[in-house]
Amino acid sequence: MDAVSSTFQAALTFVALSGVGCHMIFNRLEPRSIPVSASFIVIPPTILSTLLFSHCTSILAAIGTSFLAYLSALVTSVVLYRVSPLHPLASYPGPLMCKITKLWLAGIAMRGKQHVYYRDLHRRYGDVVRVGPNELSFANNSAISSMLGTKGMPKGPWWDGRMPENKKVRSLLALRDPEEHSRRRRIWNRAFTASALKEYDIVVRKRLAQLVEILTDNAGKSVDMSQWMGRFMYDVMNDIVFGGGVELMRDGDKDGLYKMFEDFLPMALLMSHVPWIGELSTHIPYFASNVKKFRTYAVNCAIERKLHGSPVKDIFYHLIDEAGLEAVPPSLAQVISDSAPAISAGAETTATALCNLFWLLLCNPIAYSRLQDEIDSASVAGVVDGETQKRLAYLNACINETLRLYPAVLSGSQRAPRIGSGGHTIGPHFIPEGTGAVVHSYTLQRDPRYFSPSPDSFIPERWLSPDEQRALKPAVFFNCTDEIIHDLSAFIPFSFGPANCAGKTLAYQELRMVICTLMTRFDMRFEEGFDARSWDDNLCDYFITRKGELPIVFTPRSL
Ligand code: HEM
Repeated sequence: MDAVSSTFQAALTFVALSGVGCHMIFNRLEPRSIPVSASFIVIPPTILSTLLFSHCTSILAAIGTSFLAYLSALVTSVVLYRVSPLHPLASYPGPLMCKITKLWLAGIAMRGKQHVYYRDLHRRYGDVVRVGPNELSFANNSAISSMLGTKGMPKGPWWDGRMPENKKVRSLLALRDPEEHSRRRRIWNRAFTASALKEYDIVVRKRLAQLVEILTDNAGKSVDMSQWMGRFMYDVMNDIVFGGGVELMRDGDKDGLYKMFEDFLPMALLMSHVPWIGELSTHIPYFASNVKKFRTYAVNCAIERKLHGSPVKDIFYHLIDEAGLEAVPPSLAQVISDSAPAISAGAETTATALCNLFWLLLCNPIAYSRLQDEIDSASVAGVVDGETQKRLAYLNACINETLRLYPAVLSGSQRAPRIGSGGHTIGPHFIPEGTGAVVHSYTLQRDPRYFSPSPDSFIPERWLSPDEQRALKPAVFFNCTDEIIHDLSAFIPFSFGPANCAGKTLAYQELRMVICTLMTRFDMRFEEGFDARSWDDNLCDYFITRKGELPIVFTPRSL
């Protein structure tokens, strides 16, 4: 080898080693800021290319060669480290591609079927699976309390990417600091006291009357329940959160609001899985424009509401502390940060649960007629009052069975050890700092260890007491030789612990009211020729579930 080529090789090796050095620095400091990360990637190979000038035909060729050597070494070093025994999650099983890059799971998630992918991974690898380079999924009930409970972990880096624009003031959903979260959650909880729920009850009844009128006008025709439930819940949540302002049922989606929201879901999920993409979106004007538009819309609603007030005590009333109960009232910026999540957390989740429930009932005629009988026998002049609804065992069983099979947040909400905590322990498993973790509700709630027999089947009767079960004809689980298991510790559709769903009571109240009203007023059937299996095929897990069409024919019943 001549002297020239050996100095060239030495220079190239130096550039490549700098790439490995860059990985080490990244690994230690984990810079999240795009400008800092970009400078680590761009500045060293640009400067080091000067070492190659004399060996290349042009400056451009030297820069290109330097970048190639630097980035190849950087990527190789990252990949080797992630699959090596040196990685802190090396002992956890999982697919090779998941260990190498989060982009793999993000790609699967964008296609909408991450819940099924996680379930298959758990079937293959067991209760704890490494689903990303620095991410674990758990599918056993013993992980719930230690991950999500009061001594559990705060929210994970997922939320940094999902809501990157709210760096200083974060929405409750995305708050990773547990002290700040519990302070804000205390205010949120005031929006769901018994007296607050009574106010919302009036709103829901009014909107339901409007929905009934629309369905009556369309009697005998096929209507897409998925669209109508979405519009209905959207109007309801706008009324409940901001005291009104949106009329999707009356005017249709003329401003493309609902479409904007639906389109925003896959991009928001990508940004959650790969937080630097979320961070990047804040620097690129047209990137993730649906996400930005939807948030801008919600921010405007909050500002309007603040300026003009509301005739009812809506959620905003409690969040902005119009009653003056807080020594230091929440800032407008804080309340604004909660506006978009308040609508999306409440509207789409409940609409999805309702659609899933009616789909499951229509696929299971015995369950449908049992529920119909129960509601009919409780109704007085076509109305079942709220207190009676709470006591209807079969109604509540149908709701819970739906939420068991299809929790509206199919893949759970991420947690991570607190920064500086040194890590967290879940049973025999150590979760190092910097690791995200979920309890995968979709897998957990269909596990035969917790719900048996037939964990994948819609059997509302499993929620009834043994006496209630025996009284049914045909009896359920009669002559069943399998052990009957109904372990509520594995039922977490509203999550668990101090950051569980703040709107759980409201959600149950809305679900009961809508089901009772629609079932007293209408008979329902699928549109002729509808392939019922397509509903499940079209459900997409974008953290919030996105649904396909649900064509149903409503026929008014005589009261
Ligand atoms: C069937 C309906 C619903 C389901 C299945 C559901 C489920 C969930 C889940 C799984 C979470 C994540 C909790 C976590 O991070 O561990 C959540 C959070 C939340 N939900 Fe719901 N939700 C529903 C309806 C509602 C409604 C009607 C509201 C009313 C505004 C609401 C408000 C919230 C809020 C504010 C949070 C954030 C809680 C926190 O971080 O402290 N949800 N929900």
